[in-house]
Amino acid sequence: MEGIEERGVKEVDYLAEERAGAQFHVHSMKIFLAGGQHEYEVSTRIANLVANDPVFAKEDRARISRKELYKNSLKKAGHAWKIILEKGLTEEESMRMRAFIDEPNYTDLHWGMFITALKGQATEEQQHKWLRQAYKLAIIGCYAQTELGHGSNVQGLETTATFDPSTDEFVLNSPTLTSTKWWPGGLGKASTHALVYARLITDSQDYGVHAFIAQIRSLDDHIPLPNVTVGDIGVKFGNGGYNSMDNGLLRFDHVRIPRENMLMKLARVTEQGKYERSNKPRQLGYGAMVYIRQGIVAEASVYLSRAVTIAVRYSAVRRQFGGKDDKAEVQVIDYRTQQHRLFPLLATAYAYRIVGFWMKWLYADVTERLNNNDFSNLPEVHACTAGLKSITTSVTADGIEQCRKLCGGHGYLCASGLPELYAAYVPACTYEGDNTILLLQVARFLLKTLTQVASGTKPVGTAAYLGNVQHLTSVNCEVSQGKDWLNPSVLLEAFEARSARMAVACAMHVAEAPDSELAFEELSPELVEAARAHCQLIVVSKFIEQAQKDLPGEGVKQQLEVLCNLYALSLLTTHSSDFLATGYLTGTQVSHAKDQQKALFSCVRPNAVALVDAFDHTDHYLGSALGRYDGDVYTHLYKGAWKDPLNESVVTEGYHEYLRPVLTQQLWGPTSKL
Ligand SMILES: CCCCCCCC/C=C\CCCCCCCCCCC/C=C/C(=O)SCCNC(=O)CCNC(=O)[C@H](O)C(C)(C)COP(=O)(O)OP(=O)(O)OC[C@H]1O[C@@H](n2cnc3c(N)ncnc32)[C@H](O)[C@@H]1OP(=O)(O)O
Ligand SMILES: Cc1cc2nc3c(=O)[nH]c(=O)nc-3n(C[C@H](O)[C@H](O)[C@H](O)COP(=O)(O)OP(=O)(O)OC[C@H]3O[C@@H](n4cnc5c(N)ncnc54)[C@H](O)[C@@H]3O)c2cc1C
Repeated sequence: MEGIEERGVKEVDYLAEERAGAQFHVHSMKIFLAGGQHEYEVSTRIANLVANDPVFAKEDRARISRKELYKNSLKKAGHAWKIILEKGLTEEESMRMRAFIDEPNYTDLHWGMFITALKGQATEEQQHKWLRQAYKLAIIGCYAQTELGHGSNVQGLETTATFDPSTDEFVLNSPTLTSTKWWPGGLGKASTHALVYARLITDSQDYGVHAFIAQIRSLDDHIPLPNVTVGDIGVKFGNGGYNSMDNGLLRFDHVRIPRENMLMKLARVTEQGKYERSNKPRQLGYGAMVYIRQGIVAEASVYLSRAVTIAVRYSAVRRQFGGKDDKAEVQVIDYRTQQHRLFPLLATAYAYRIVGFWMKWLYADVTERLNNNDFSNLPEVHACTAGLKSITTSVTADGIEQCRKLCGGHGYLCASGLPELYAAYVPACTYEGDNTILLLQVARFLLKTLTQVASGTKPVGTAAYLGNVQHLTSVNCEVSQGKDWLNPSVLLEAFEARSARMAVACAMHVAEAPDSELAFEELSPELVEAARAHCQLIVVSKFIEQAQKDLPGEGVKQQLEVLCNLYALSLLTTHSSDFLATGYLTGTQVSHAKDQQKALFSCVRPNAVALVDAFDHTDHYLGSALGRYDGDVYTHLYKGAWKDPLNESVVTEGYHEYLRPVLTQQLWGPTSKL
C-alpha cells in the first residue's frame, strides 16, 4: 500500500467496545432475523460460499464498462448454475445464492416471473411441456408485458395475437411503435423465449390481454428468429446498479406461433376459434406480479438493513468535534440529529423484516386457498402486496439515500457501497407497478370495503379494523404523558383511527360526488395518503404482534419492543399532520410522542452496533469500506483509492495531449485576454 503501513486487518476491531456494551444476545437475534435456526444455517453457509469464490468478486462493478459488466454477469450466472447442479443445491439454497451474488441478471426473470406465470396460467399439459425445459435452463424465458407506450395500464397494451383457424396458429404482431415490448429483463440478450402479453383477437373480436409463449431466438446459435426484432434498451441509471440486466425491446412482424402456445388455464381458444373462459377470476393472470411483489416486500429489509449497517458502523467509527482536554472527539453516532435520522431507519429495517415474514405466510395461505378454488381474499391479498410493495420500496430507496448522506463525504464514494446499492434498488419503486399506481389500487380497495361495511358485510384480515369504524371515528386518544405511548393498544388505536378517518373522509367525498370516477381522480392525492396510512397500520400491527411474543435469547424481546415503539412513534411524529387533521390527536399528545421517541433513542444507542450485527451481513455482501465489520474504515478507504485505474500511472494519460499544452501556454499564446 502506498504511503502507509499495512495494518494487521485480522487483529483490529474498532467496534469492539460498542459490541461489548450490547444489552442482548446477538446470536439469538441473528436467528430471529434469519427466520429460524435452519434458515440461519443455510444463509451463513451460502453467504460464505459466495464470499470465498473469486468469480463472485464485485469490487470492480462501478468501474468497468457496461459490456464487461454484462458479460461478467453471464459468467456469474453460469458459474452459479454449475455450483447448483454439482452440489445439488435446493431451491432455498439457490435463492440464497442468487441473493448473495447480489447482481441482477436474466435468471431473476426466468425463475421469478416466467416460471411463476407458467405455473399459474398454463394447463397441466402445457406445464409438462414448458416447465421441464425451463427447470433445466434448456430454454431461458422472460416476462414481456410492458410496452413503449403502456406499462401501468396493462389493459392498454397494443401487441396483437390474432387467431388464424386455417393454420391453427396465432399471429403475433407489433402494429405500432408504441406496441414495442420495452423493459423486460433478460429479453435484451439472453432469453430464448418470451412470455408475451398481447390482445387476443379471434373471429374479429378483441378479448383483451392474454399470455402467449413465443420463441424469439434460435436454440442452435442464439440468432433472433425471422421477423423478430430484439435488442437491449440501453444504459440505465448509475454505475453498476441494474446495468448488469439486459432489459430489452422486442417487435413481432406477423410471427406465427401454434395455438397451444396461448397459456390456457384461465381462458382458451378452440381449434374453431371459439373463445372460452374458465370460471376462475381473470385477475389470476396477474399472479406472477403478486408473487414478485410479495418477494419485493420480503427483500426490502435486506436492502435497508445493508444501508443501515454501513451507516451505523461508520457513525460509530467517525469522530468529529469536541476533542478538548485530551478527550477523544465525539463519535458522530452520539449526535442527536444523527440518531434522529438513523435510528428510525434501523427500526424500520426490523419492522420490514417482520412484515416480510408475515407476507410470505400470507402468500402461502392465498396459494393454498386458490388451489381449493377459494378466491375470497384475493382482493385483500392484492391490496396488501401492492400497498406494502409500494411503501417498503419507497422508504427503503429513500432510506439508502439518507444513509449515504449520514456517511458525509465518504458516503458519496463508490467505496462506501451506498451509491451502487441505491442505483440497484431504486427501480423497485417503479417495476412491478409504479408505487403511486399501486397505492391507488389500495385506495380503491378501501373505498370498496367501506361500502361493503355500510351494507353490513364484516371486513376480514388487514381490513378488519374498518368493521369498527364507528368507534374509530368518534373516540378520543387518552394519552396524557409520554410513557402512555409505550402501551401497544394505545399505539394501535392511534394508527387505526387515523387510517379509518382518512379513508372515511375520502369515501364520503367520492360518494357525494355526481361522477365518482371524476371525484376519485380529483381526490387521488388524498387517496394515496389514506392508502399509505392503511399500509403503515399493517406494518405497525404486525410489529406489535411480534414484539408481544416471547422469544429465546436474553434481551431480544426487550430490543424488539424498543424498536417497535420507535418505529411507530417515528411514523406518528413524521405524519403528525394526519393525526392532528383527523382530530384524533392534540398538539400536546404529539409533543408527548416526540419526547418519548427521544427517550427511545437513548435505549437504542448502546445497542446500535449489535443491532446491525444481528443482520449478519458479510463484508463481501456489504461491499463497503465504511461498513466493514472490523470498523477499519480509513485503512480500506486509503487502500481502495490506490486501486483506482486513474492511479495506475503517476502521470495521467492525456497529460501530453491536453494538460501540458495548457500548462505551457501553447494553446492561446501570449495574446490571450483571459
Ligand atoms: C445468479 C444466478 C443464480 C442462478 C439461479 C438461481 C435460482 C434463483 C431462483 C430464484 C430467483 C428468483 C429471484 C426473483 C427476483 C425478482 C427480481 C424482480 C425483478 C422485477 C422485474 C420487473 C418486472 C416487471 O416490472 S413486470 C411488469 C409489471 N407491471 C405492472 O406491475 C403493471 C402495473 N399495473 C397493474 O398491475 C394493473 O394493470 C393495475 C393494478 C394498474 C390495474 O389496472 P386496471 O385498469 O384497473 O386493471 P384491470 O386489469 O381492469 O383490473 C381491475 C380489477 O382487478 C383487480 N386487480 C388488479 N391487479 C390485481 C392483482 N394483481 N391481483 C388481484 N386483483 C387485481 C383490481 O383491483 C380491480 O378489481 P375491482 O374489484 O374490479 O376493482
Ligand atoms: C428496471 C426495470 C425493470 C423492469 N422489468 C420489466 C420486466 O421484466 N417485464 C415487464 O413487462 N416490465 C418491466 N418493467 C416495466 C415496469 O413494470 C413499468 O415501467 C412499470 O410498471 C411502470 O409503468 P410505466 O413505465 O408505464 O409508468 P407510467 O404509468 O407511464 O408512469 C409515469 C408516471 O405517471 C403516473 N401515472 C400513470 N398513470 C396514472 C394514473 N392513472 N393516476 C395517477 N398517476 C398515474 C405514475 O405514477 C408515474 O409517476 C421494468 C421497469 C424497470 C424500471
